[in-house]
Amino acid sequence: MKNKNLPSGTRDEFGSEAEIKETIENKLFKTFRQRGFRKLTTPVLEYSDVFQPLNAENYRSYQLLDDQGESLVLRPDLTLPVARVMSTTGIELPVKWYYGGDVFRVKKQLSGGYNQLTQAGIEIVGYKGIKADWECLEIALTGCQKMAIDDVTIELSHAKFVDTLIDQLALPKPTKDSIKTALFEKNLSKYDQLLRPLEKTAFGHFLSEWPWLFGSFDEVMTALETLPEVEVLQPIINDLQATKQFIKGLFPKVNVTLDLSIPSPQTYYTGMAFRGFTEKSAGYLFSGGRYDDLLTNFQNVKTAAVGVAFDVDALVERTPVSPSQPKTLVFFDTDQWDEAEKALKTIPNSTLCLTSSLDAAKKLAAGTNSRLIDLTESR
Ligand SMILES: N[C@@H](Cc1c[nH]c[nH+]1)C(=O)O
Repeated sequence: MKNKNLPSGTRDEFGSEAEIKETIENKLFKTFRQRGFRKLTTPVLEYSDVFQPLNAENYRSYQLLDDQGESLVLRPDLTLPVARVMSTTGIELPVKWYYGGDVFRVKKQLSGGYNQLTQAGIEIVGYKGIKADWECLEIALTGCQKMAIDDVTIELSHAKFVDTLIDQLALPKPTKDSIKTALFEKNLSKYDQLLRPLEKTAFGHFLSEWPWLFGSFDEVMTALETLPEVEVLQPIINDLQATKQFIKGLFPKVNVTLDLSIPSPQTYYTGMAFRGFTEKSAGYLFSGGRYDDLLTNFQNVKTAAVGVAFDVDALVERTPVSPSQPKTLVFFDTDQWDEAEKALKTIPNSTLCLTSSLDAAKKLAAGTNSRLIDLTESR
C-alpha cells in the first residue's frame, strides 16, 4: 500500500510556501493583463502528438492511455498547447496570450528536483519583428523587478547561429553533424580532431575558440570579430547587439551574457532565445525565445511567434518568507455569529475560534501563540 506516499518528484505545498506562490502568480497575471494580454487555459492532459516537436530526451513525460487506446501525456510544456490552440481555432492574428499552470517533466530517478513545475508565461503570436521579442524581455525583467530580484543575469543565444555557421564550412554533412555534437557535448578532443582539416582556413582561429564562446556579451562579440565576413550571420549578430543595447537601456543593472556554443534551450526555437537566472538559485527564473516554425507542425501556414515563461517555483525559492504576525482568535457562542463577523472585520489578522469550549479555546491560543478575544465574556 502506498496510500501515505507521494509519487517521486511530487510534493505537497502548504502554508507560507503555497501562499507566496499564489501571490507571485497573481502579481505576474496582473502585469500580463495590464500590458494587454488575454488569458488562455489549456488542459493538463493532451495527446502525445502535440509534444512531438520537443526533444524527448530532455522532456520525458508521464504517459497515459485514454479509453480508445490513444496515447495521452500530462503536458510537459505550455507553449505547444498554445500552438495547438492557434492552429485549430482560427483565432485572428496577431494575439497576445498569458497562462499559468503546471507542467510535468519526468526527471531521472534520484536526480533531485521536482517533476511537477509551475509556470506563468506569455505567448505573442503573429508579430515577425524584434519588438515582440523585446516585449517578452521587458515583461520578464519587470517581473523579476517586481519580485525584488535585482541581481538578474540574462543569457542570450540564437537558435540559428550554430547551424548557419556550420553550413559555411567546406566539409561533408556527416562531419558537420559530428562537429555540432562534439561542440554541444564539449567533447574537445573529438572537436579538435574533426576540425583539423580546417585549421589553416579563414575559419581556423574562430573554430578553435568556438567551444569557449560564452560569457560576457562584449567578450563573445569581440571573439566573433575573428570570423571571416559571413553575410547570413549578420542579421543574427545585429539582433543580438540591438537586444543587448535594449536591455542595458531599460535595465542597466542586468548582467547580459551571450552563449553561441550551446544547443537551443528548446528544439522548437528558430531565433533569439533568452534565459534569466541569479546566482542564488539553481534553475532558471525565466526562459523564452522565438519559434516561427512551430505552428507548421499543426498547420501549413508559417506563423511568427515568441514567448517567455517564468519558473514560478524558482521565484518562490528566491522570495524571503516574512515572519507571520501573531493571530487573534475570536471565541464566540453559536448564536453570536453576527458579532463574531463584526469582530473579524475590525480586528486585523483575526480568525474565528471554532472550538466548542472556552477551555479548548485558551489551550489553542496558548499553543499557537495567539491572542484570544472572548465574546461570551460580556453576556
Ligand atoms: N515553453 C518554454 C518557455 C517559452 C515560452 N514561450 C516560448 N518559450 C519552456 O518551458 O522553456
